[in-house]
Amino acid sequence: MMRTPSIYSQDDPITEALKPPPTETEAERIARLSAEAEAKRISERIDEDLREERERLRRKKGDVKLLLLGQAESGKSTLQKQFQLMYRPNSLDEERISWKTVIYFNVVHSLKHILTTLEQWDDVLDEDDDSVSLTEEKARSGGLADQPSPSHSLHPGGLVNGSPNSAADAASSSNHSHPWTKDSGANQIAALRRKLSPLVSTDTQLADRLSGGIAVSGSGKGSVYVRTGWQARTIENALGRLSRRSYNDKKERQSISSDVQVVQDILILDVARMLALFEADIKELWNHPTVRGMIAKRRLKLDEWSEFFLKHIARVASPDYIPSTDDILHARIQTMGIAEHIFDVTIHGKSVTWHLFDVGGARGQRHSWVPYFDDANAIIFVAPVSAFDQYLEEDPRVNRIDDSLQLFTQICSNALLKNVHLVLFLNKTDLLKAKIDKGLRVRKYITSFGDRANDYETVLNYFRAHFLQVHRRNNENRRVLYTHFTSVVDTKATQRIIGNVRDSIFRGYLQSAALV
Ligand SMILES: Nc1nc2c(ncn2[C@@H]2O[C@H](COP(=O)(O)OP(=O)(O)OP(=O)(O)O)[C@@H](O)[C@H]2O)c(=O)[nH]1
Ligand SMILES: [Mg+2]
Repeated sequence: MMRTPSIYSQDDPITEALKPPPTETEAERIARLSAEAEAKRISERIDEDLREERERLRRKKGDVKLLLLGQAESGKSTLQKQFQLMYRPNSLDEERISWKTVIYFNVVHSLKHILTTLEQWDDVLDEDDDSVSLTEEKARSGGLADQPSPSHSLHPGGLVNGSPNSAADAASSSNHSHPWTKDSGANQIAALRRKLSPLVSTDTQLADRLSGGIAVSGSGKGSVYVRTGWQARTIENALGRLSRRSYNDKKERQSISSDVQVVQDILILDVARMLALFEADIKELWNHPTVRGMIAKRRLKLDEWSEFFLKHIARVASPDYIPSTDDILHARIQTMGIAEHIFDVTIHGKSVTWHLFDVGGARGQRHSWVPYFDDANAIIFVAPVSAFDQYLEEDPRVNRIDDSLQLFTQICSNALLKNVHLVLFLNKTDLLKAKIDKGLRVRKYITSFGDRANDYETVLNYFRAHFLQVHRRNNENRRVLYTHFTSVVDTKATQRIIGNVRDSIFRGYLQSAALV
């Protein structure tokens, strides 16, 4: 959603930031204008695609309608990208540049999160770094990342019953004979904080660029929600502001060549410049013993995408960075409402149009799913099994596995969905394995896990058993549940599974077609 130009007064900081530098040379000006023209061309092409898609929406009969459901951060949009890669690979190429904004935002936001958390702990830490004097109350009101919650067994099956204790966690994993004194460490962090502050302060502008200025309440991590079509709008948001300034001159426009590949958005150029400039500092912060220690003690919890991009910062910070497909699969942006994606899927020489509905999974978004239930043919329910030590952003008292089970219960028992082909993805198995390998104990978070062996296979099968039980208890129609262990960032494995799901949906589709 673009704002009207009038909102941008002369002293608007964004307008100010987007102004070309007064020292811009003629060559730079031509390059900028040509880039703007390219941006406009891409934006128009994406618009055209959207128009075509809307057109095709009207011819729905006989199409397959597949819903991707599951809690926030479960991997629905990532799975959608895998469908897109498989059935419309070019469309992902066209979006590639807009993902750069998302990835920059992911990096900047992660840095901000690290620095804020360090600051909060600094305020509450004892002299002795290893003794934790925080009460849970204080930790939570301090807004620390992903604080564990008191124990609640919310699911009727009573899976989740444990109260994790980050302080105990912390104490058990502390192992420090620091080669630096606390003071010098603090000074280093303070210096890094100062240096990185201009970069970190672009957080809000990047968020605004992605959302078009829409703030959604309840996005506690300060993450950004986007609606369908955001890729085009991200470019427009940059371009719209630029064009009011420079597209008025016809002569300039005519001199623009159209072969510039990269959209040169000044905010993005600015962030890119700072990332390149501060690459070493970002690495220093990321590898700093204080940060390492806080992560080991689980005082600082980073999301998987934060870790991914900070690990790859050398590549991301390079001046000519273009997101790889793997980067796009790891990028994180919350879905708002329902995003529809259309693919032509061919099987046995017959082409069928598939409509994939990628929904927003946060609690505040779930009400918008229902209108899509009555003519859905299939559902892929995505449940992240790595989330056993995490709590809902929307309600920090609720364990995320518990929430998934509750949600799955609602889906299995919903009357509108009783004939829908049902597929379950137990997702993020790679992260589950990493957590188990790191020594995280499931029992600490889920007491009903009891004395079972804390190994990957046992844990995975334990979670699967709970989902199967939910299905069995809510299965009057005796429908089949197709279950897959997945890591949807793994392209090869996921595409094989998608092929599998496609075949099973088609079998159901052909059967029901035969009945007509
Ligand atoms: N390592 C790993 N990361 C994953 C996996 N699945 C998803 N992710 C990451 O988890 C984050 C969240 O995934 P999304 O696909 O955006 O989640 P979503 O279900 O669409 O979330 P909402 O739109 O908020 O409902 C992204 O950064 C993904 O890259 C997985 O199997 N393994
Ligand atoms: Mg999503």
